[in-house]
Amino acid sequence: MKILVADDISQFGIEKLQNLPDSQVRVRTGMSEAELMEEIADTEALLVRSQTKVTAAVLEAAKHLKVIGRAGVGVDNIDVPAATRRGIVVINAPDGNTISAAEHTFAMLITLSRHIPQADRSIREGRWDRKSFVGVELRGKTLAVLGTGRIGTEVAKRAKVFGMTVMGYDPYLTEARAKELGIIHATFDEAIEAADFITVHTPLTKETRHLLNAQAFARMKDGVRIINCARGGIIDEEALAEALQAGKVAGAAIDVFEQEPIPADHPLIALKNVVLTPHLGASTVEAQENVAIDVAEQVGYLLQGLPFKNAVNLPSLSGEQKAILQPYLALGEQLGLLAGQWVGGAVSEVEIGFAGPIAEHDISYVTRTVLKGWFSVKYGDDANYVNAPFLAEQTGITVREVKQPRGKVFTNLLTLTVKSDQGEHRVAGTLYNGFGPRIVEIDGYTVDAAPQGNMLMTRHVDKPGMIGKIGSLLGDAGVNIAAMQVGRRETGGEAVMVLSVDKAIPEAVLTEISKMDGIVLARAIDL
Ligand SMILES: NC(=O)c1ccc[n+]([C@@H]2O[C@H](COP(=O)([O-])OP(=O)(O)OC[C@H]3O[C@@H](n4cnc5c(N)ncnc54)[C@H](O)[C@@H]3O)[C@@H](O)[C@H]2O)c1
Ligand SMILES: O=C(O)CC[C@@H](O)C(=O)O
Repeated sequence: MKILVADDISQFGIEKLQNLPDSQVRVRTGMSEAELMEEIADTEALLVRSQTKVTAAVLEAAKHLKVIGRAGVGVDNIDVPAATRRGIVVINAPDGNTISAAEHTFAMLITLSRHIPQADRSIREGRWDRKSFVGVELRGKTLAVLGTGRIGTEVAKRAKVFGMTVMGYDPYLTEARAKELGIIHATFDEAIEAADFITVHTPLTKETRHLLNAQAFARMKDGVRIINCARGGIIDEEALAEALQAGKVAGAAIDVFEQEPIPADHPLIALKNVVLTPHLGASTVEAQENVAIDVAEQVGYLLQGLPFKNAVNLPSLSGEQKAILQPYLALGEQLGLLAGQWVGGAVSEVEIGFAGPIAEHDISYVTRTVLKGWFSVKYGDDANYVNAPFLAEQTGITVREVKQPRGKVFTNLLTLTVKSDQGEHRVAGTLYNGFGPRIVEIDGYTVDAAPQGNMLMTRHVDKPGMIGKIGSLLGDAGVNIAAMQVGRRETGGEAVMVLSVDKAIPEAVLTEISKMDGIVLARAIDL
């Protein structure tokens, strides 16, 4: 297993990677895009912090890459959509640097209120100036926290201890949660208009880019102070520089920038009422150990085929959800794999049905496993849970999920209906208590077959001699039949047969079966 560490990551994380079975860990930091493209060609796992840019071109060169581990929260240095298209899992370490980032924000808040760096500088320049650095107390002031996730919440808790009134704005903040935190649940306008200090703690997204811009600054109180320890770009830096120059904003403390490292002629550098740090929010011994260990652990689990968490391009399931859904994930993949081998022609639509109590759960992961099974028939290992929805989109297949609260015959039933230019096919499966997954329906015919190993599936005219002749052909080829299921609606009509066989059916034998009089469809299935 080739693992490349491209940024400065704590030795604790690197050791975890080195201790993985068969791992070869290379540490090479500070690479240009071209160097990274060369270095990554044979790599299965890449670990980065925020410095390395994992672009679409880098990913194009990464022919064997399975996972990108980000030792930290923000994944904006990684082209996640491009990784998803290529089936590469992106894992981050969301919790390990929360406290450090919150403490850095708080350090910035205090620094801003008491001019500490400016006063320090004046002493070093030989002055004893006590007049220029009169500060303001935090007690009794209002702090607007924009984004009350992990870090925003920790900042709010600390501000409360300092006697501040905290207003929180976040689309996911509920009234109850605000009450629990002792903060005011505010709209964006209410928060920015009332605040003496404003701190942003959102990710950088389309919605949050330039969240604080010239219009927002105009609505703020005169003398407001601004902090950004989240992501460069959430604040419009040009507009901030103008508001600082105009005296509208009394001070700003900024850790993160639209362009990092910031250019020497950046407008904020020349301003006295600004405190700048070079993206240090997560730079503590503790945070770096935490995130490196967390991400190395999850990347290690993934590489070993074990359950992992914190994938940003896969839906997350709680432990409880996982326990309930696990058998359906396996069944879904088997149904997809079976249908992928059974159905021919150009497919335009796939409908995945969930009937029974299972429909009440988040079944989007099951849908992914069905699609992964389906696409792995065509794309082999290049199809996975990460890129399966993208492959559907790319191949023009409409995917629909249909839920019914109650199953008619089975407590829980999973169905897969596929429409192609050759007609419609439907397979269905369920879980029998103690017997595991079963295929219970093929194209409207009831069967009861274990979905495993090599199988022969046929649709044929229900007439004497069919089954015997197929059995003889298989027998002559040395293929033993382990189990047989036949489903039919009426005598002499059409029937479906599912044979479990002990080895793969030779191509020539399958061709001969397909040509038999009365055979409508015959397929060798490998699950
Ligand atoms: N400076 C650093 O070194 C450093 C360290 C750690 C994290 N960070 C950054 O801090 C930010 C917050 O990290 P976190 O761990 O608290 O993330 P989080 O996901 O726990 O919280 C982000 C919050 O922002 C909210 N949000 C999203 N869009 C919003 C919008 N349009 N308006 C208001 N709220 C919105 C979300 O609902 C969420 O509650 C991220 O950008 C992360 O990359 C920076
Ligand atoms: O790697 C770093 O030090 C920055 C991390 C931080 O920006 C994050 O989003 O977790």
